[in-house]
This record gives sequence, structure tokens and C-alpha cells, in this order.
Amino acid sequence: MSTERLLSLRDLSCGYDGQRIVESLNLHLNRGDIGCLLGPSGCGKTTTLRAIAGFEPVHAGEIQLGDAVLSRPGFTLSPERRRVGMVFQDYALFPHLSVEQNVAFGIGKHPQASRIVGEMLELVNLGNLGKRYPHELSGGQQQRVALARALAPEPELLLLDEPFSNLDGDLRRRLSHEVRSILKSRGTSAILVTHDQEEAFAVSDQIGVFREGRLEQWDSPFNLYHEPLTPFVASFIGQGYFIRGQLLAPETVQTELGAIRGNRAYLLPAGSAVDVLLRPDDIVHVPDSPLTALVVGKTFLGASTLYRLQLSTGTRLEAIFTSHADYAEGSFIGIRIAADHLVVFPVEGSVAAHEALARDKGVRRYSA
Ligand SMILES: Nc1ncnc2c1ncn2[C@@H]1O[C@H](COP(=O)(O)OP(=O)(O)OP(=O)(O)O)[C@@H](O)[C@H]1O
Repeated sequence: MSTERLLSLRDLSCGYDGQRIVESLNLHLNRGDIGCLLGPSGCGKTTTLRAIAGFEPVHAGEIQLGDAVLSRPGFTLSPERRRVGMVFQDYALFPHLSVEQNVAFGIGKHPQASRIVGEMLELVNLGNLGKRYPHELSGGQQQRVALARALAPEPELLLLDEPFSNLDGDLRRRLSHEVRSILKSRGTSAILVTHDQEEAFAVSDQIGVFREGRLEQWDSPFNLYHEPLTPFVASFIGQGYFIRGQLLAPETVQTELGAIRGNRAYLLPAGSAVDVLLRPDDIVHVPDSPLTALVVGKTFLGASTLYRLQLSTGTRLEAIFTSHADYAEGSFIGIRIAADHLVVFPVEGSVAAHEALARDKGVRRYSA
């Protein structure tokens, strides 16, 4: 994995007509990595992408690609001189040009243009469709053409703005995996914008979670899930519930489920009231456990089942168990807590993690 820095956003603020949408944004992407801007609708993801592409000037801070500053207040290098490619949600193909001509669009004067077009079409698995026109292709095929067109000039950085959102479930999943392997096979660095975290996890090495124009955390998918830095990130990524606890020691919390010991130390004073994040996979089914919970709802997911559980105190939890064991609503099941990645925050309230998000429109939950 390269550690050479490619893209740097430093103290970036950007928006429209003097109105700041994104404030004090700092992030760095290494060469060859795929980054993702993730967050609820309207939080400023596309605005950031448009600033990186050079479509919008910046209000403060700077954007640097390799050694070159692309944007700073009063200076915006034009989009066509940035060596940045773009793939849009609606494909944006030229309807009057064939597939080959679309792909050749950005490299028309290149002496090897026809060889490159052939290679690009092979790369995206459209080797035999070069003579067709966009209206003769499916949505997935059109997006492959758009990807081939964007990759043909060998951009330093590819920007993908909700590229799969016009496609439906299965195709969307397959194409997102395929795009990751295409980008990785070429070592192309990219920034993806999405509000779908399943897609973000499938494609990205690093994900930035945005909230109201500010970046809350820029981290690997694993760390965002297991080590969220803020209650918002904990709530937005994955599923879970916060339950109230009291810190006994830096890595141990007393809760109504007993003492939970994790592998992470918290430097709050002993005795502090904390909210403990419990993910569905932190709860293990143990048939003879003295700790039991009432099944109040369940969703069959195929290989697993998501159970909504209620403790005797009324506290609600969610748990994922393999679907081999099947428990009816109204039955009691034995559980144990196995939260190695103990995540706690100073108390704000004992609420379902997703309820904290109810005011944020456009939130997509992982299994929703
Ligand atoms: N051209 C524009 N002029 C003025 N305001 C705009 C413009 N485009 C977007 N905005 C505003 O900027 C804010 C952020 O929009 P942006 O498109 O960056 O959000 P987003 O995170 O990409 O959301 P979504 O997931 O819905 O696409 C919103 O409040 C939006 O109304």
C-alpha cells in the first residue's frame, strides 16, 4: 500500500455564492487509495466533490493534488487542467456518439487512441459493444462506458458522484465490487460520494463521515464501525443501541447487562456515567445464560436473523444470530455480551442509536 500522499484538503471551506456549506475540512488520500465521502442528504458531499473537480471555487483553505495546488481563495485551476476524471450519477454519455466515440472523447488527439479505447472497453467488459449507442445499453452498461471514458485519459484522481444510485440492488452491489477491482488493478486513486454505507464499505479504503458540512471522522471502514469517535458516527455507521453504564475502570463499564470489559481504555474519571454502544454482533446467543431477553421482533435476513430484544428493565437491543436457530416473538432467549471493541461516550441519554438520527433526513441504515 502506497503512503505517498496524493490529495490533500487543508482547512477547506466551500459552498455557493458566499454561502459556506462545508467548513474547515481536512483530509488526505494516499496514491492508489479509494476514499469515500459519506453522510446524510445535504451534508455537503457533492459540494466538496465539485470543489475538488474545480467546478466551484473555495472560500478558504486549499486543495492540493500531488505537488500542485489546484484551488485556494482567488485561484481555481480549470477542471480540464486538473487531471481529475469524473463519473456522474446519470452517466452523462453523449447520446449521438457511439460507445467507442464516447470513450475516445477525452483522448481524441492521442496517437494510440484506438488501442486505448479497445483496452478500456475490455477493462469494463464491454469489448463487443463499441459500435452501439448509449440508448441501446442498459443502465449498468452505460455506467461502465462512463467509467471507461473517465479512465481513458489516465487521470491522477477519479471522482465518482453517486455512480450506482440509478441502478437497482443486485446490479448495484456487483458493479460497486467490480469498480473497486478495476480501480485497484490500475492503481487509480478515487473519491466516491454516496449516502449508502453498504456501498461505501464495499468500495473504499478510507471513509469520511460528514455531518452538516463538517467531517466527523476520516478512517477505515473497520475503525468507523468499531472505533467511532463521535456519537453521530456510532449512530450513522451500522446499527446499534446506546445503553447507560458507569465506568468502573478505564476499560470496564458496569451496566444492567453486568460488567463489560473491552480492549480500549477511556480516560474519564471512574464512576462517570457513560453511554455504551452495543452493536447487534456484540450480543451472543448462549442458550443456558442466566441473562435473558424477550424477543419483541425479528427480521429474517437469509443467513442471519436480526432480533429486536427487550431486557427486563425495558431496555431495547438488537442482535444478529445465524438463522439456524429460530425463536418466536414472545419467547425468552439467553444472551451474553461480547463487546471487545468497547465504545463509550459521556452520557447524553439512553436511546436507540438511530433515534438520535431521526432529525437527519436521508439517513440510510445498513440493513434498511
Ligand atoms: N448550486 C447550489 N446553490 C446553492 N446551494 C446549493 C447548490 N447545490 C447544493 N446546495 C446546497 O448545499 C447543501 C449541500 O448540498 P450537497 O449537494 O453538497 O449535499 P450532499 O451531501 O451531496 O447531499 P445528497 O446526498 O442529497 O446529494 C444543501 O443544503 C444544498 O441545498
